[in-house]
Amino acid sequence: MVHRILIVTAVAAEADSVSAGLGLGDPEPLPLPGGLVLRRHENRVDVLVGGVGPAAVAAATGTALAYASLKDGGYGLVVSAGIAGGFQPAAPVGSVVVSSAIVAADLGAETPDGYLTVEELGFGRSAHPVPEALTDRIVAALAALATGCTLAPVLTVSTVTGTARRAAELAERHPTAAAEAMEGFGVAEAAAVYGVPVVEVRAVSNAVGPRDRAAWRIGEALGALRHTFELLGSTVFVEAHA
Ligand SMILES: O=C(O)c1cccc(C(=O)CC[C@H]2O[C@@H](n3cnc4c(=O)[nH]cnc43)[C@H](O)[C@@H]2O)c1
Repeated sequence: MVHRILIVTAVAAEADSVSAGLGLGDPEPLPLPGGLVLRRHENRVDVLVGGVGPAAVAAATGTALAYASLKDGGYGLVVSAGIAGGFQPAAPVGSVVVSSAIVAADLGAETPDGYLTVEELGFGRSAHPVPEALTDRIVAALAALATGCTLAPVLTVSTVTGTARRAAELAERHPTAAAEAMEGFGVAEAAAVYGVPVVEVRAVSNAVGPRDRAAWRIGEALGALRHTFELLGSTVFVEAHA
């Protein structure tokens, strides 16, 4: 039984870092509906550029999962990967965050008395758990990272935080969160439909707070992402595929 792994990023630069880190050589391109292309590495790990934001990436992840379940055996693990904003001081720029939970931070309703989650509104869910046995193995494998690795909830937002006020609001509602990005919850929703475990792995390119795009350290974060998948490719992913 093959337990292939699906890794989903937002943009091609992130997928390039992940693919390079895996060290499995040049992938075979596998076209999917909608112009999506799976990068298949040694029939073990597929990397997919799924688009920016939870909706685009949920559609792309769902397409890959549907294809695999109908055509070639499905996946044993789905990973949402890329760069992210880090809440300070928990996740400094250049460090890596592994999700203990994947949380939709703006899926709810504002009221004069504060924010209500979809659970409080009586429909849907705003968080996906991540199996502890999986995060334990990932954190152990990433102990070799010089920049460190934090295990904490990762928020999914549709709008990148750009003010100190919004950062403080999110930190108050999610005091243990270490990072925000824009895709994790969408990937997790699609994985849940197929009953496949999911985890989010992010390298921090910028601090969550007042917008300063010039200060984003994208190259540094992509380097950390590459090193992260180098470490996972030779440990956790080998075990997961066995
Ligand atoms: O311009 C480039 O070279 C470049 C290379 C790789 C990635 C990018 C992106 O802009 C990726 C967008 C992606 O990054 C996540 N992200 C990063 N920082 C934050 C943040 O502070 N808040 C929310 N999301 C963030 C997000 O998942 C985007 O999809 C550019």
